[in-house]
Amino acid sequence: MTTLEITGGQVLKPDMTVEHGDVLVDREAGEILAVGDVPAGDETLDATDGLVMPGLVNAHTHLAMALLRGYADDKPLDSWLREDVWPIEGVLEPDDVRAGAALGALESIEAGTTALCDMYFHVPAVVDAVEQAGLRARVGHGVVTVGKDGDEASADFEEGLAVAREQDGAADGRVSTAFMPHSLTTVDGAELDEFVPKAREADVPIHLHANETRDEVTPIVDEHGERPLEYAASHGLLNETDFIAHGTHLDATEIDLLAETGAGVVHCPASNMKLASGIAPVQELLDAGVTVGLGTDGAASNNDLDVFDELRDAAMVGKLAADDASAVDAAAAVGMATAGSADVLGFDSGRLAEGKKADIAVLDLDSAHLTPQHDLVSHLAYAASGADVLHTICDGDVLMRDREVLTLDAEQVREEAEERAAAAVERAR
Ligand SMILES: CSC[C@H]1O[C@@H](n2cnc3c(O)ncnc32)[C@H](O)[C@@H]1O
Ligand SMILES: [Zn+2]
Repeated sequence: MTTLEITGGQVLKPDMTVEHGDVLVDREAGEILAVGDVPAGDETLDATDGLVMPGLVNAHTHLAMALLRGYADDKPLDSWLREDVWPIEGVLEPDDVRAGAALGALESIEAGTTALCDMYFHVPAVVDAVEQAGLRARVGHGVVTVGKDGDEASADFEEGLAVAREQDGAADGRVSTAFMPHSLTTVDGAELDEFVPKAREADVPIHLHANETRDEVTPIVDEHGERPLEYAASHGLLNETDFIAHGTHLDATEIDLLAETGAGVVHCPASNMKLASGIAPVQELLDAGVTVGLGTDGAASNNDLDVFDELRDAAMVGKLAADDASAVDAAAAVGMATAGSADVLGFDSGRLAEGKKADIAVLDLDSAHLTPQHDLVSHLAYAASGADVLHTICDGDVLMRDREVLTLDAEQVREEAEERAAAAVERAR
């Protein structure tokens, strides 16, 4: 066994208290051996003047959309997707997706994110990027049947299932999968009835966008006479391992349904604000006992992949939604970005404790905007950003040391992404 000792810092504990201490990691098992007063490790990572915290978990993103950052802004979801995003995504080749996912992975590591959930297409290319970056991910092929004939629609569902079966366990087990129908308005109900049982047989969770905008809720209520999550449940969705992205427009019945079923919600506050999708009832979800994580969504609707921004936005907009400054407090926001997201994704990470996955970030506290140190959880929620991250560790491996990413060639990743993004824009014209 080779051990890594993260030394000299303060440590964020699962109960959101902070203490001076070290963290000892079993590098081969990729697990935390001890926190606090620990035996000396074989190797050390200096965390002096730092806060050792769980790596952030981005529970809903589309990594490769980093290629589309700044390509189309200032529109609502439906026209943004139909007029801008889907046309250019239609010209993306696997190598484009690989380059975009690598750019997203680089940005994630730089900002202290160690695990994520990705919904996209050309998924093996996403897996390549995640594997090389050294991140942990749950991935899936986003199934869209709207505008497709019966055979094409079935083929897309089959691909979603094949990806979920074939990629599970990739990258030495760091990659797991989910079956991912894109949303309740972009896939056909009859096809869900056929394929959801197959996903259950494959024993993978199901992840979809749901209740993101009012325009998504109204047609389901009008056509089926039930709320979207009731409709989802009637098609076999919302098991305990399933999770929805957004959940912006939820009524009390749907919040109860989520609490009863144990299905999780990934709150995406920045994307919800930028697309003017709405304000999610996050404190109500937490009060009801729903498992809530945080996601950036893609970089084209955010426009970055910094989960620190997300947890700050979650705290801020959560207060507005509840009309209560004590709602979604600092600890709740940090909890959603770490343990909450990990629980939603079914990862045994998000907490610095013995036996947990060694997915860790070290934040540099030696800066004006993090001074004085009255309360480091407050700093995480309201003052810190991804640029403060010094070291990033995933599965016991150091992915970034002293702000240098070790697993990816940052310059090359950025150059290739720049070139491929420009070429894709040309082809889409
Ligand atoms: C078919 S793969 C996933 C698909 O989702 C699109 N997408 C990106 N952001 C959102 C969002 O906020 N709501 C719904 N769909 C979104 C992405 O562009 C891909 O086409
Ligand atoms: Zn999304």
